[in-house]
Amino acid sequence: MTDQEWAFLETVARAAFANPFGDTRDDLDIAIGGAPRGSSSEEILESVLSRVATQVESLRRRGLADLRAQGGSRREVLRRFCLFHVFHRYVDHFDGLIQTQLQEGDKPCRVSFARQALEELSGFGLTAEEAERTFAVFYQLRRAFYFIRSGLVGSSPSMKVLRRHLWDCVFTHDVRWFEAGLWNRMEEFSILLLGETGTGKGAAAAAIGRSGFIPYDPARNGFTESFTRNFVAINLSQYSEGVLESELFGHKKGSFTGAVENHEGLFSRCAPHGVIFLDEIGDVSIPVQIKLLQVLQERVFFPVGSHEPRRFSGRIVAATNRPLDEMMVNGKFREDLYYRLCSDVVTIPPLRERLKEEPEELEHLLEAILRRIAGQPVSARERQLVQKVLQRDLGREYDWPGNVRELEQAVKRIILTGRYQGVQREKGKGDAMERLAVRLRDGALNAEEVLAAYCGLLYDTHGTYEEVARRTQLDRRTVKKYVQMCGREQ
Ligand SMILES: Nc1ncnc2c1ncn2[C@@H]1O[C@H](COP(=O)(O)OP(=O)(O)OP(=O)(O)O)[C@@H](O)[C@H]1O
Repeated sequence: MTDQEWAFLETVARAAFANPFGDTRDDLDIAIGGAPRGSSSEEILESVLSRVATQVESLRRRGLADLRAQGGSRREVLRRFCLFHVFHRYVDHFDGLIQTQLQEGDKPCRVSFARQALEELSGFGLTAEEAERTFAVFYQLRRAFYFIRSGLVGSSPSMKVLRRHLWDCVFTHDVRWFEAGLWNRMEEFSILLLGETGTGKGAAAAAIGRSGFIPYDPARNGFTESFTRNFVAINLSQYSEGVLESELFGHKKGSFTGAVENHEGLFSRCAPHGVIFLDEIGDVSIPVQIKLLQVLQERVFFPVGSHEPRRFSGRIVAATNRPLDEMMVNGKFREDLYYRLCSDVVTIPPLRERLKEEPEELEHLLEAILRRIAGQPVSARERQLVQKVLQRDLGREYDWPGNVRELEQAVKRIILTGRYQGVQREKGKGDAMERLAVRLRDGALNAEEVLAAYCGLLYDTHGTYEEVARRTQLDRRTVKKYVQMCGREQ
């Protein structure tokens, strides 16, 4: 093989598992395919695949496409090069499988193209076991790409960073770790999602949950689980403490009045490589926090009324819009649980920040929301109609306190009534006042935070720093600092 050929193989090998939401992959694709800058993404990919296929053919003709003949780092480069080629040959098949599985639900589908793909992998010299694991990783790669891209729409820089980050939550930042054995151990890595209400924490959790590793089972000619079963979610703030324990851990018949049957909790229902999404983790009591900590530490739990330990081997993703750092200081959230939950912390940006970074983000979101409502793509004209109403009724400065969830409701309201006035200011003010009252009552604020919250409320009412400064007898710069501290200022 010439040096030039080898360099080509190395570049393709680097692209094979590069984060598809990162810039490196784009640069590598240009380098591999030689498409001129400015080409569409389809053109770039087409040129990449065609050059790689030509190179594979040439290696095959010369008997050089056999991994068994190579060792060490050369084998690794050749392996990744071959995997890149086979993966892309089956991308459309995997996309079809994802759609079919979405329709079929929890029963795993048969995979008609599996045998053929496995034979191709074995043809490059992979053992049967390696081929099956690789095939399962291919499926995982495609699911992660599909669910992260379709679940978290947006072209702003912070959304791009978020998608890249979520990919790393599934495959680690360096896929060599993943391939070296973590593919089977990702349940050790809990993720904590932070962000305001309606920003997409649930969507991010679902993307991670549906992208877990699912082994391939040759006897069944399919994967061992449906990815729809691999993600179970619970909103912890919805249940009273007693009911919550049953929901999470299950209960034994007769363990309390009303427990007329054995009940399987969420932790028992979670598939072996599945993900449990604990939404509103900041709202649970200390006793439940202690039980969750036990599951995370020891991987066992006990149904209510039972002394028989049950094993949990899934992954935990938790989310909250509450200030956990403050809650830990005040003894409302256990530090040991926090550190067990945050192998990584992912912060989801609020919609107003995203729109400030890139106003066109609104178009992309509207398109996605309208498509979801209509069940099919909608024309640009319909999107523009909605956009015009938003512009007319809210202007550009509206701060979307309910984030993407509010935007979804706004679109529905506009479809029904032709208008959307936004969450009324007065209601917002009432909520802020109530929140402040609760935190004052709990003794949860230090002196500076009290001042900041008070300045924020005055700013909401009077709208200028000067007026807040006059009323509080603080200087304008201090007022501005406090107003910004409590996140009011644009
Ligand atoms: N970037 C996005 N692209 C497309 N849809 C989104 C995006 N972000 C959120 N959504 C949609 O907005 C709605 C609200 O999102 P989600 O429930 O994930 O928010 P959340 O942060 O979990 O809210 P809460 O804290 O109130 O539970 C969902 O229907 C979700 O699919």
